[in-house]
Amino acid sequence: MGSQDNNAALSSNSFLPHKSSKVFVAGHRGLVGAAIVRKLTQVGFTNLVLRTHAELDLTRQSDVEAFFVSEKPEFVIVAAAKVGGIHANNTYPADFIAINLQIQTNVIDSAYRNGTKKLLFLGSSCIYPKFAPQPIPEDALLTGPLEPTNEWYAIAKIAGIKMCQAYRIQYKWDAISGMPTNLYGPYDNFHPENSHVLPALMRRFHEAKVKGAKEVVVWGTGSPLREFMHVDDLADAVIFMMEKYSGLEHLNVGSGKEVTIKELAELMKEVVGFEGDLVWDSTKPDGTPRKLMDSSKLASLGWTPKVSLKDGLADTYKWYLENVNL
Ligand SMILES: NC(=O)C1=CN([C@@H]2O[C@H](COP(=O)(O)OP(=O)(O)OC[C@H]3O[C@@H](n4cnc5c(N)ncnc54)[C@H](OP(=O)(O)O)[C@@H]3O)[C@@H](O)[C@H]2O)C=CC1
Ligand SMILES: C[C@H]1O[C@H](OP(=O)(O)OP(=O)(O)OC[C@H]2O[C@@H](n3cnc4c(=O)[nH]c(N)nc43)[C@H](O)[C@@H]2O)[C@@H](O)[C@@H](O)C1=O
Repeated sequence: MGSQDNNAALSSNSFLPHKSSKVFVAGHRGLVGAAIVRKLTQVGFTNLVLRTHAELDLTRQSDVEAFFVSEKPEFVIVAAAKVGGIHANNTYPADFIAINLQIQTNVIDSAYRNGTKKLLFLGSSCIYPKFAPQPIPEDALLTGPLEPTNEWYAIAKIAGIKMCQAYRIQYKWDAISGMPTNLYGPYDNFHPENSHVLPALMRRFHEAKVKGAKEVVVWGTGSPLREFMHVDDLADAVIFMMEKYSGLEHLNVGSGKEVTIKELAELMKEVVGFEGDLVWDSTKPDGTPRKLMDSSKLASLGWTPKVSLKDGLADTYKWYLENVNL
């Protein structure tokens, strides 16, 4: 970022010592937002401001402005977004670009205008070019064409990063961005078509086991590689970044471990206890062949993930059995 890097110009907005500060977690009932609320509560924050989608539609600019004028949160974490897996991204491109641009633009601008001290925006590893070098460093952004199945979502997320950077540069405002890898855990979306691969397979294997089915259909060829991280690790990283990071560049947040979709399916089969066969539906898209992120910048600041994929899957399946499969 060269001469535009204004890190030094920013005063540090220390986060953790101020447990009674007002913190707005946008999207607190989703996979990520719920994990951030759990973590904030666990470390002692007492003044969280939360609104459901029904209470505050973040695509509505005047409602978002009125909320910020009245609540004036000191810290904001943007975990509200239109989110989905490869099928949803491919099927609803207008929703993925429009809703995400609206939510993030409204929240970032209103937060700045109403005195928020620090804001963290969450993007996704899909911002990088389809054939980025692996592991993908932060500076691979905007160096090549995007993966077509999620370019609409990726463009919105890139705009979010750039908006945080622009407000930093022009207003010396402490807006930062984190780019998580593929996440999973409690409160994930288990929709059969619109979810991400991990919750989709958990549900499909579970239902097949219960019905005594002989086979389960898995999309694509099984060869794409994905890096998965438990959402509790992401929540820990979010709080770490709120406390320690104040820079122009977005930071990758990954587990550093990748598996093929075939390996994930085999592991899921074992965790769920399904004993039938896997059948591959190669009419479904594979998406990007590989997207392992280089998260060494965050590691160099002192953060590392803790949850292994095997433990994370077992924990999530336990949650699924207790909460979804009623
Ligand atoms: N899941 C993943 O694998 C990854 C997620 N991320 C990022 O993390 C963030 C959160 O994702 P995740 O938790 O998985 O998504 P979820 O779909 O689980 O949660 C999103 C939340 O945003 C809320 N929301 C959506 N639209 C609106 C709106 N118009 N007004 C108010 N609230 C709204 C949803 O409420 P409701 O359900 O009621 O609409 C929901 O609570 C996103 O920015 C995403 O890009 C990044 C990388 C990977
Ligand atoms: C986080 C990230 O998530 C999305 O990208 P993605 O990583 O391609 O997401 P996915 O989890 O949906 O698929 C991963 C792989 O898994 C295969 N696959 C097998 N069987 C099922 C299946 O049953 N469902 C799904 N969804 N995929 C399946 C699928 O064919 C693909 O090869 C972005 O759109 C964007 O939202 C984003 O940023």
